[in-house]
Amino acid sequence: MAVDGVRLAASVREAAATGWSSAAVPMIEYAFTLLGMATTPVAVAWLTKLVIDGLTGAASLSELLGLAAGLAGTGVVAATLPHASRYLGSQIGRAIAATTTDRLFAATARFPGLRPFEDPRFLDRLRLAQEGMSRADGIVTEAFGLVRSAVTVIGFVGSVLVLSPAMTLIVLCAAVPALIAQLKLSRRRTTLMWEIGPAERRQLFYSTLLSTIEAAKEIRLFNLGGFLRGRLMAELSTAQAGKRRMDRKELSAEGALALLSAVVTGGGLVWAIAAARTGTLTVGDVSMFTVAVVAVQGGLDTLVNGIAITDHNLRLFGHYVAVVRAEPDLVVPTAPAPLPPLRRGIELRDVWFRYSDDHPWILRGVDLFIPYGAAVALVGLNGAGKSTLVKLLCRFYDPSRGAILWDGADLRDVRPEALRERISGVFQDHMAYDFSARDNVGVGDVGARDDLNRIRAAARKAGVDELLAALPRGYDTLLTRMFTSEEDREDSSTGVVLSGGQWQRTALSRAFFRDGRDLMILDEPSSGLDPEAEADVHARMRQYRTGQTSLLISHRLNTVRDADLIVVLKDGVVAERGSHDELMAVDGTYARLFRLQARGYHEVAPGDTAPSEPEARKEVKTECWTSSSTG
Ligand SMILES: Nc1ncnc2c1ncn2[C@@H]1O[C@H](COP(=O)(O)OP(=O)(O)OP(=O)(O)O)[C@@H](O)[C@H]1O
Repeated sequence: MAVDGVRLAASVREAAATGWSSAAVPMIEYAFTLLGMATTPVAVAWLTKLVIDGLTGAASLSELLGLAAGLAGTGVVAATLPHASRYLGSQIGRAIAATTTDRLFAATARFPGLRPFEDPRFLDRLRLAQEGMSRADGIVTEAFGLVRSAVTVIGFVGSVLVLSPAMTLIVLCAAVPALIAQLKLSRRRTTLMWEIGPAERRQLFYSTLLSTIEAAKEIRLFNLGGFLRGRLMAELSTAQAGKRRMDRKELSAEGALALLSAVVTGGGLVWAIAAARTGTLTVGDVSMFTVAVVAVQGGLDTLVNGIAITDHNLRLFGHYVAVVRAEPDLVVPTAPAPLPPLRRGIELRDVWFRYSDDHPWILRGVDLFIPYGAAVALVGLNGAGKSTLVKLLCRFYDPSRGAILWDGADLRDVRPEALRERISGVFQDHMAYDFSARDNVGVGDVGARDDLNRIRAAARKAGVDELLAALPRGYDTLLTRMFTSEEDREDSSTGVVLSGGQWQRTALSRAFFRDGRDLMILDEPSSGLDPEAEADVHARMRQYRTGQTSLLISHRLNTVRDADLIVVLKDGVVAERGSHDELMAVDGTYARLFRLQARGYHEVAPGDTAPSEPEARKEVKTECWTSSSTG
């Protein structure tokens, strides 16, 4: 409970600070309009009472006219202030939304590693944080609303108190159970959102699958529509069952509270009319009392509801606070070591790694030196850990044991951003951004993305410049049909869809555009290219990587044979290392895989039998790879 209170207090502080830093002036103006709105009903009630008493008593015409003018003036204020407050409330809401959106996504980008995005609990929290973020303006304006209701209630309670202290007590007591019940309900509502979070996230996943192009082909070919819709509906029904239970609880609690409020109001009215009959109250008092009881009931109801809504919003906002204040997922040094340009090389020293304590070891003591200026190729079977090793080199994770040293400096001691500034590359699962061609390449070096000449030079290296330049709007053509650009509003057909290989070349251009870096990582950069394009791209890459430290991962062993060093990863360790010729001479895993692939390329004429292993090896050298090695 204490922890709960501390968290709630932290959310209150954060919401207040966010509101103040985003919209201080509108908040002050808003406070004044609400103060006006809070006091006008009390003023109207008193003026009405005085007018009625004046009419039934012996007030002079000028007194009555004065009261009537006061009533009219208050009416004007009461009519205009709500509009001003709505306008100011929206202003505050927009300013707060801009601040919280910026902070939330700055926080998610600040995680140096990938782990949070693989943690379902974090993903649930992030979803609720986005929900909570959208409630931040509600918290601030609701807080003002609470003060306004409180002022109105105090004004009317004071008025009822003048007429009947006993009645005041009854009216106030009726509000206490309402407050307790509403607070309980709000907590239950927040807990429910957390409980049904996973179901709602899966629901979102299925609905995205069913409505986006990425899955549309398989869904149609495998006739998965019904299956996925069934799963979507099952998740929806789980979430709805929880919400239904909650609604029932709310219905019974709120029904009982409404009954209580009606009984108190009705009882009060009966008493006031009886008192007027006996002369204890005047007709004006009865009018005042009627208005005051309804206003106090309504005000308390608003107050109680407001407190409950704010409590609920604050709890959701707590998820936002938790995300923006989350510690980095990797230890970031407080006094980071400088990371000078690479001069000697990168050493993996007895590196062990597993994704978590529940996962198996992927790397089991890798020792590897990537010399400065050398082209190193990493090969191995599916799941051997090649991409994992790349992720460690970029410090998306830290090794579980051992260390990675950049010219002797442990990657853990340098700022992750400084490290990544020195690296370029293409990941196996590279991105295809729904941007223009220019931006798809340009984001490789965001600061230089206006330099079309450099962008085109990078695309030329990846052999895709001609294609991109020939698009309907050249490099400004959107590589998507999801959006239209401003210029293309009238003609959305100008957005284009690239083929897999064309996307791969575009991703490669992006990596080339990020030039002048110390390490180039190429994880399966040509897996989607046709043989001609592959040969062409590798010839360009060979040119490009001369004197550049690079790490190339490829299952097409013909593309790695001319690397300075070929490393075979197997069973979590480096099983073989050497040049192509050395590894072929060793006749180990690399040689076996190479021959296996080469045999697949060997053209068997009708009547020929498959070549024997030594023959195949000879053919590999003389025939099969000639196109790529000369290409
Ligand atoms: N984020 C992750 N969480 C848990 N396990 C993972 C994660 N990423 C990869 N793995 C596991 O780590 C192992 C190595 O995967 P990795 O992608 O590094 O292999 P690879 O050698 O690049 O394979 P491929 O040749 O198929 O691309 C696999 O068993 C995979 O299931």
